[in-house]
This record gives sequence, structure tokens and C-alpha cells, in this order.
Amino acid sequence: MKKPFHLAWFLSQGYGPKSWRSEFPGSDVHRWMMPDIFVDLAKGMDRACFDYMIIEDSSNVPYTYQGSHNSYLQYAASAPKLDPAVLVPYLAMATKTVGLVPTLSVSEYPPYLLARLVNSLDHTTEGRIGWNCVTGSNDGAAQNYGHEKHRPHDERYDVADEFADVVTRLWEAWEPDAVVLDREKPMFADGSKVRAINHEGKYFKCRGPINAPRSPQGRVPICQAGGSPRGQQFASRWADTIITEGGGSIESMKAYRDKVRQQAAEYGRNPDDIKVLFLAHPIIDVSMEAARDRGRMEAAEAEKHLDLHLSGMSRLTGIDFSKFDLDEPLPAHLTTNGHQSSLAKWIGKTPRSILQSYSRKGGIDFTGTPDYVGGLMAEIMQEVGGDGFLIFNSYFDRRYIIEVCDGLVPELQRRGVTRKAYAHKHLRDNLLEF
Ligand SMILES: Cc1cc2nc3c(=O)[nH]c(=O)nc-3n(C[C@H](O)[C@H](O)[C@H](O)COP(=O)(O)O)c2cc1C
Repeated sequence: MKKPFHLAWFLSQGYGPKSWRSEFPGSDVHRWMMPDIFVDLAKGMDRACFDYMIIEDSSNVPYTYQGSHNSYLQYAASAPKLDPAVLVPYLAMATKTVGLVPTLSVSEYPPYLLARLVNSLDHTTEGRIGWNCVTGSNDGAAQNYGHEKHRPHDERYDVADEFADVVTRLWEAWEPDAVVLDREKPMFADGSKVRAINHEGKYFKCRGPINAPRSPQGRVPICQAGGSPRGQQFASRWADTIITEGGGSIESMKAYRDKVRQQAAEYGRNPDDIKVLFLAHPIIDVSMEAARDRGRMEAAEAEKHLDLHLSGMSRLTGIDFSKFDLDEPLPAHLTTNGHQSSLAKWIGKTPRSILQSYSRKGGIDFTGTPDYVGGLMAEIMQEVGGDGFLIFNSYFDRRYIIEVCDGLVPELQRRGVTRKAYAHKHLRDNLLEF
């Protein structure tokens, strides 16, 4: 029997405008700031029994490309974005089980504030919350929080280590049976079962305890995407689920997963407790020709707007890519304090070839009928060994939601490789189901 795998959705470009340039825009594009299209997505995911949706985030209007914010605003690329934590309760109210994972940066939140927010969301969703733990990368965001630039790349992960330690201890500061609710005594909570954490570290100081009981999951699942050696080390230590591009081949996916699992074992963790999910951008239609046509149209459209992708590369690395010749290989000496794993992949390639692979959405080509794409996904996961896929499409429309949730996923379910019903209520339990 085939081993089942997990499905999640990466809401790339966060809580921002989605379908405004689509052929199927919906009649409510000017109301992009309302939760409606995201609610439709979450309902589709609940029907299809996805594990979770990550709501990407960043909190600045970037100006790295050509020293100007114009291209970002022109394409609604990275801006505008509303706060992902605001979206979560709307999605939770509209669905029953799908997990909800807002992105919250350790460079922007104080640990107590973040621990409290996530604890509150875990209570009110009855255990469906995860935390996408990021360090931030673009200096423009650091400038919105009182700094000139971000800390050095690897030190950000040192900060994240201490941050995750404080946050997880706050989440566990109340014993599971601390709330007594004894009306006669009277005793709401037993003080002997609630402890301060008295943390004094290199970066943070926090007394605790958190001012709310342990939430349904207690220690909320942590999601992480660090791709550099230091990032992977952090993820192996803390993450319950890791999201990654995967490198575009079965070999690279397998190698990445094996490395994470080995590092996790070195930290004394059970590697099976970490679910590695690989980005996938399926393009689905009723026939192979129709799907390929759509793929060609998407690529042609992307190639018409090279500055959209150049500005994205600039934002991730802090390097202004308008300075380079499109057809000259990028110099080997380039360094970044932003996404090191992304830059490492680009060095030695020409910007044009990087953009072409961007416009084809890099990675493995999942273009075809639901039957074809479902079969391909099943085969790939079988070879990689796990643990699942993370669907993404930055500017999806409602048609895309249906294609994936009501076309592709039923094919995966028919093959017995993804779940047909949730076995549990909590996100962590669903992640650990297989
Ligand atoms: C699928 C995926 C989702 C990510 N989501 C976010 C995000 O929402 N916000 C953010 O600041 N960074 C995000 N990142 C960036 C990662 O947190 C990390 O900075 C990046 O992968 C580079 O890792 P490195 O610095 O270890 O090379 C994401 C990365 C990936 C691959």
C-alpha cells in the first residue's frame, strides 16, 4: 500500500490582492481586503482535507528594485498586504478542521506578544493554529521597526533560537490541569500549577507566565522555511513542518529531506515528527493540450513583465537586480544578508535564465489533467519518501481553487495517497497522522 502524504497551501503574497489580473477575476476585486476569496479557499481546503494553509507575510512596501517602490505597487507584488492574524478568525469561522498558519516574524514581534497572540488563536480555533516562524530579510521592514537594517543573517537565527525557546516555554507555563473552575472553593486556576519563566537571555528578557491557560495544542506546531545551512539547522531543531522549494528534482527533494531528518535526529528528535512539504504549482485543465496551453500563456505573460520578477529577486536579497545585464552570468562575488539559499541558486546564471525558470514556476512541471498531475504527484512522493506538497499560486482566482480542491485532490484521494477524512481535530495530530 502507498504511504499517504500531506497537503498544504502556501498563500504566497499573503493577505493581499489576488485575482485582479485573472481571466476569472470575480466581481469583487476592489474588495480584495475583505476575507471572501480566502474563505472560499479555506472551505475548498477543508473539503479536500488539507493539513494547513500558511499565510505568507512581510510588513513593508519594498523599494529595493531601482531604489523605488513603483514596480512593487504597480504589480501588487509584496504590497499591499493586510495582517495575516486578522484573517485567521474569519477562516476558522468558515471551516471545521483545516489548520491555519499565520506568518509572524521574530524580528518584528516581542516574544511575549507573539506567544499571547498565537495562544489566543489556538484557543479560539480549538487547536488549529500553527506559527510560520520567519526571521525577515528585507531591510525596508527592519526600518519600520526602528532599525536601519536587519541583523546579520546567521545571527537572526540565533535570535530565533532564543525567541522560540521563550515562546514555547510561555505556551507551556500553565500545567494542563491548572484551570480548576471550582465554584465552591472558589478556585478558578491553581496558582501552584502556573509558573513564571524568568527568562534573561542574550536578546530577550521575559518574566511570564503568559496570562492565559495552556491552549488546546499547548505547544503550537512551528512551520519553518530556512534554506541556508544555518536556516536548516534552526528548522531541524524547532520545526514540526518544513516548507521548501525542493530544488526541482526528485534527487534534490530526497537529499533535502534526508538532511533535515538526519539533523533532527542529531538534536534527539524523531525525524518522523517533522513533515517536509515541497512547493508545487499545478496547472490543471480538462485535457493535456488545454493545460499545456494555459502553462504557455502563464509563462508568456510572466516573460512580458520581467521587472516583476527582477523586483522580487531584489526584495528577497536586498540586491538591486536592475544593475545587471540580463544576459551576463551573475558574478560569483555577490553576497546577501537576505535569502542566502535563493542567491546561492542564482550565482553563475544569467538573470534572463533565472526569470525564465521563475516564469515556469521552477521546479517540477505539474501541468496536465487532474488524473495526470495526481499520478505524477503520487509517483514523486513515493520516490522521495514523504512528506507532501505545498500548493502555491500567488495570484489565484476562484477557478483555481476548484481545480485543485475539487479536481486534483479527489484524484489523489482516489489513488489512496491523501486523506479522505480528517482523523483528528488538532493541526498537530493531523500532521502526525502519517
Ligand atoms: C515556501 C516559503 C515560504 C516563506 N514564507 C515567508 C514569509 O511569509 N515571510 C518571510 O519573511 N519569509 C518567508 N520565507 C523565507 C524563509 O523564512 C527564509 O528566509 C528563506 O527561505 C531563506 O532562508 P535562508 O535565509 O536560511 O537562506 C519563505 C520561504 C519559503 C521557501
